[in-house]
Amino acid sequence: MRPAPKIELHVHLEGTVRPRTLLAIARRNGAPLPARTEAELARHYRFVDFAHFIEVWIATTNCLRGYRDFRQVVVDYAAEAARHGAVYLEGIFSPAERVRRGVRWADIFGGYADGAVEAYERHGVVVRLTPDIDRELDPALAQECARQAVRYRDRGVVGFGIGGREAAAGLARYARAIAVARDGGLGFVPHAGEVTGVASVREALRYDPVRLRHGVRAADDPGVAAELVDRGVVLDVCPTSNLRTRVVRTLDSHPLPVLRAAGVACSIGTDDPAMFGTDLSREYALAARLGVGAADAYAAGLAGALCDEPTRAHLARVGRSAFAALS
Ligand SMILES: O=c1[nH]cnc2c1ncn2[C@@H]1O[C@H](CO)[C@@H](O)[C@H]1O
Repeated sequence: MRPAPKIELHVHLEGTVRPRTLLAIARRNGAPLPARTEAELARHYRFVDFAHFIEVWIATTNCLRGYRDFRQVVVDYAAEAARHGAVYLEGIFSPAERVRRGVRWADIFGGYADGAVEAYERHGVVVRLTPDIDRELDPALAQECARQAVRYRDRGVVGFGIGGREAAAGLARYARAIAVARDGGLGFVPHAGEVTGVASVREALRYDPVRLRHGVRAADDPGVAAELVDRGVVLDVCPTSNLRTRVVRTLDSHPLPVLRAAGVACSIGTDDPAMFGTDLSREYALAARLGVGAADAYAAGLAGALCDEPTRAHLARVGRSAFAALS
């Protein structure tokens, strides 16, 4: 049976690289990895908490260094996601992490942008890009990242985000970077309400986001959840990620059913599938157990996607023909 069509809006491209490929890329770049075998990497990917996860994320994704790596990563993930039914995805990447270590902006943005084109040609998945800054980044570098993102707008960059340790810094420090991206026509898609409380969601809402990455802590405050609904802000929810970084203790206590009952639109993503040992079908199955079925997730993905209108019209047709509920 063909899998139902899926829209994935929350996936870090660096976190999609399966262990065998990551080891091969590290080897060809002569880059150090904190593990030498697939089994060692798997052990490395057992996270004690969110801070530990970010530490490992930085240490392992550093082996991606060249144009060829970035291009390959997008194409490989599109191939994988297509097998799970993906028709559209927005890939996150964190360029400043690499630039600080000497990689050129043009290699990073150019590699991902060319990869997105190749991904569509070879695997039929429409790929758009949403670069992310880290909450601990130097604000001047964050602004440069926003300028670069805007430059690549005609090559698939549609949004701009911020991630990393949520407790580290407020968004005010990055207000200028956010303004540069917005003035350049990019949608703002920050991580918020993942690790710290609902105050993080309230803060993000002051910066007019199109979506929030995670945002699940909004479930703790009915007023905030209602505001998300009123303003049409979509959440990009990643159930396995929340369990693996231990920001949610058990699947049964996951906030998704509360958010759904409040009417919040929730798209479903894998976040960092290779690091969390998951894939798109698995996340959709978990979401269905939590009350968000494939049609719901597709509708939320469509509502939150940052694509142009012809692409949205195409995705809407795909949705209507697959899900009676959407017609
Ligand atoms: O689940 C996540 N939450 C927050 N940040 C994440 C997540 N997955 C990957 N990153 C990435 O970690 C980097 C940290 O330096 C950030 O740039 C962010 O994009």
